Amino acid sequence: MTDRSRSPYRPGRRGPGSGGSGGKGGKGQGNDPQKPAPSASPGTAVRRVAYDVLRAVQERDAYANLLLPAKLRDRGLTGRDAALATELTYGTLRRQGTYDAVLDACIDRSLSSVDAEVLPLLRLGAHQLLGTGIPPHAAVSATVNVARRTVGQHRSRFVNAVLRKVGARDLDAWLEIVAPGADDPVGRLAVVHSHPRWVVQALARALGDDPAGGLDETERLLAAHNERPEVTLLAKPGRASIADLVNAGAREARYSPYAAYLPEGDPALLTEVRQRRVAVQDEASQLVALALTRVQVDGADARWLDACAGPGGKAAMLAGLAGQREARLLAAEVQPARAGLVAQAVHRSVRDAGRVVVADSTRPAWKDGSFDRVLVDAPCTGLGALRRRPEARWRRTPETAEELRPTQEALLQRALDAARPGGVVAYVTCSPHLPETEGVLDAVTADRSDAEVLRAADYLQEVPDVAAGKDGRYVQFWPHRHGTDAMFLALLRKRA
Ligand SMILES: C[S@@+](CC[C@H](N)C(=O)[O-])C[C@H]1O[C@@H](n2cnc3c(N)ncnc32)[C@H](O)[C@@H]1O
Repeated sequence: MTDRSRSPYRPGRRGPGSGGSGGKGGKGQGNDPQKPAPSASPGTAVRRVAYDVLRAVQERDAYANLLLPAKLRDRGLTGRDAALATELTYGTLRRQGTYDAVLDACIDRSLSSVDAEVLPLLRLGAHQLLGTGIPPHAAVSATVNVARRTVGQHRSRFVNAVLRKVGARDLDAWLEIVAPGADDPVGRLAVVHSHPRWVVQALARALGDDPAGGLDETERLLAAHNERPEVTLLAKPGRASIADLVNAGAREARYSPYAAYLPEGDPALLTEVRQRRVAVQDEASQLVALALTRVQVDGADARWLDACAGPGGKAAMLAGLAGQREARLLAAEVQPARAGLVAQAVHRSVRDAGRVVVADSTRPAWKDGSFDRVLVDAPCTGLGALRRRPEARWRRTPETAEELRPTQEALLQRALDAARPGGVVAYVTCSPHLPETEGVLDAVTADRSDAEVLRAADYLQEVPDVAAGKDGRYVQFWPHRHGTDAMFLALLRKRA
């Protein structure tokens, strides 16, 4: 991908900054790779947290959104320091593809041969230099200080040398050098907007964007993935109101009558969240669950099933809505620990309408035809939530989608079996990737004369521009159009 011949800096270990003192921090601050030195400055401590999280994400598939808050607590970082550590961590993960292309042009060997513990330091430094307003000398010296403490004096010199090369140009100038040209539009978007090439291709296909036409909409989507999303709150039906959310500092959401956006602050600190009357949940996740409850069913409407409930975001909403209609929700989840989270999420729902079972919904314990409404929120690649889980784009592969496909199809088949004649099934993914959305629907409905596909957008008329697929029969949310995750929804009626 990188055109090495166009790089202004050819290898040479003795390029600008090589062999330097390692920045302003000077020498002799210790080489212990485990312990942060007690005298670490706030700037170094902030970067050390970011580095530790980046390394854990890379080496043991840790989740940044779970590990970072724990590290901030452990190191006693709050306020502006915590905000900076968060920005550095997420920013580096989001822009990793771009920074890797730049770094590749700055070193005289393949980036993949750089030591695993050194690479996150280079990326972290590149982010400060190219993606923030941090003055270059501060970015380099603080990162080299962390390098001394974690990977030792010798390798910190390498970090210093590479970062000085990176800092010699701004991002636009680097992109002119390292991004492919107009003859490779997919490759160009992959480098400029930091996504794996296959993800760019998959998203362009899902959008129906034509590579020959410039991939304009794909580019807007990729750019949206690199923006920090606002926190969206759910007022659990019957347990909290939008007024409660507004009083807590949030502002009413565009589409969902249960949602509000929290512009700043830690949602975990809100009283309503601690009382579990309010939860953090993307607006599109709320709307796809709401759409299922809006379909008219003739006859009984008393038994609802959430076949893939963990960790319980949609179950909490459905249990509240079920309770308000004197219906009951059975929330099934195959992983016991996640079923425990579902139990917490539905606890004290209206009329105590939610029940949780640990169950494999591809081999259900319930009888066919038992439910009036069924939700299948299938395990998927999560390519629709890249704003919130920036590392996911580097973990998923086309094979991940293929591996999930049999489970997705089996879950939808069994959901159709579980619905009673006249009942309704919602198939949902937090991914717009066609093999796990329309591909699953095509495969399952081809063999099922008892399944009628409904026009899902008819049940979400307040949301513009969501109809997708053949004849616009499905719903596809998009971050750049709706400010939500890219949730997919299909609604199917079980024929009587
Ligand atoms: C996309 S998540 C569901 C998110 C959830 N509906 C929410 O809104 O919080 C998919 C869930 O399905 C669960 N799962 C995967 N295979 C399953 C199966 N065969 N039976 C039941 N649950 C399954 C996963 O463990 C995971 O918790």
